[in-house]
Amino acid sequence: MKLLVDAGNTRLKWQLCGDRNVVHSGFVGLDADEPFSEITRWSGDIERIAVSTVISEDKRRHLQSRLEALCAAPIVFHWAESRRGGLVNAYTDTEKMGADRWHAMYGAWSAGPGGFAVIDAGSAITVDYVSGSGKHLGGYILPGKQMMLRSLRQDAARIGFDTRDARAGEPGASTTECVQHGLVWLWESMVARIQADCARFGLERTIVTGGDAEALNNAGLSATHEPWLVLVGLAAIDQERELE
Ligand SMILES: Nc1ncnc2c1ncn2[C@@H]1O[C@H](COP(=O)(O)OP(=O)(O)O)[C@@H](O)[C@H]1O
Ligand SMILES: CC(C)(COP(=O)(O)O)[C@@H](O)C(=O)NCCC(=O)O
Ligand SMILES: [K+]
Repeated sequence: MKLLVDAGNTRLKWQLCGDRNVVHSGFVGLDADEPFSEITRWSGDIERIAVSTVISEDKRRHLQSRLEALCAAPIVFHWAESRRGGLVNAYTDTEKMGADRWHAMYGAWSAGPGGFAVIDAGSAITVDYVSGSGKHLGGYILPGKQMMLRSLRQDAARIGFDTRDARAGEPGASTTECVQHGLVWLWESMVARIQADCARFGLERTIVTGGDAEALNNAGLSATHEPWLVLVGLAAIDQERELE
């Protein structure tokens, strides 16, 4: 079996894959003591480990040591690339691009024809646009939901609010409503801009992934929700690299 790992700044997402299908999957907090405790029962069957990560080098080394403790299988880290299979990265310095963005784009590119927007609502929110010919038009990086709420709590003395999730972007009449509706209001504005950009660039598909994907869809994005998109792209690339 192959173990696929997507290590973002908040959570580790993993899948154990047989020849044709995903056998087990899960996610765990990035800083969990034993992030792979759920997987140890299958460690003897793991023949290869492929990783997509955006975490710090210290955390990457710790992740590698946790994987080495799990099993003896080779561990391959995959990073953003300048091109693959007709997909061409807009970045000239691809080393600076988060691996998750490239793998999510490749997952969407491999899924079918037509230009697309891919949104990853994670610790940060990333938006990337790819034309029907596979040209990455570029993208955006914005603070994620918890980052925005945390900055309000930490950097403003008199803002105390509940963590209740709002679904409306109506004007708020309390601190909690102003904060929670403000988040939805911002997302509704972002959604409207993404939809206008898709019309402008002729992008037929919109795909969303990440822990806040459903919340973004509730704010009107109405995109195809692919929770494992990064790992779909990582799996395809790792398989191609194995055969190279
Ligand atoms: N069980 C969960 N644990 C942590 N964050 C979660 C969870 N469920 C949803 N989220 C939301 O998902 C976001 C993190 O998404 P995720 O895709 O895991 O991030 P990353 O890829 O950056 O690690 C957080 O901002 C949070 O709002
Ligand atoms: C923007 C990101 C932090 C998103 O990662 P995540 O929210 O999944 O932790 C990650 O893609 C990243 O570290 N990018 C590097 C900068 C860039 O892509 O230009
Ligand atoms: K991510």
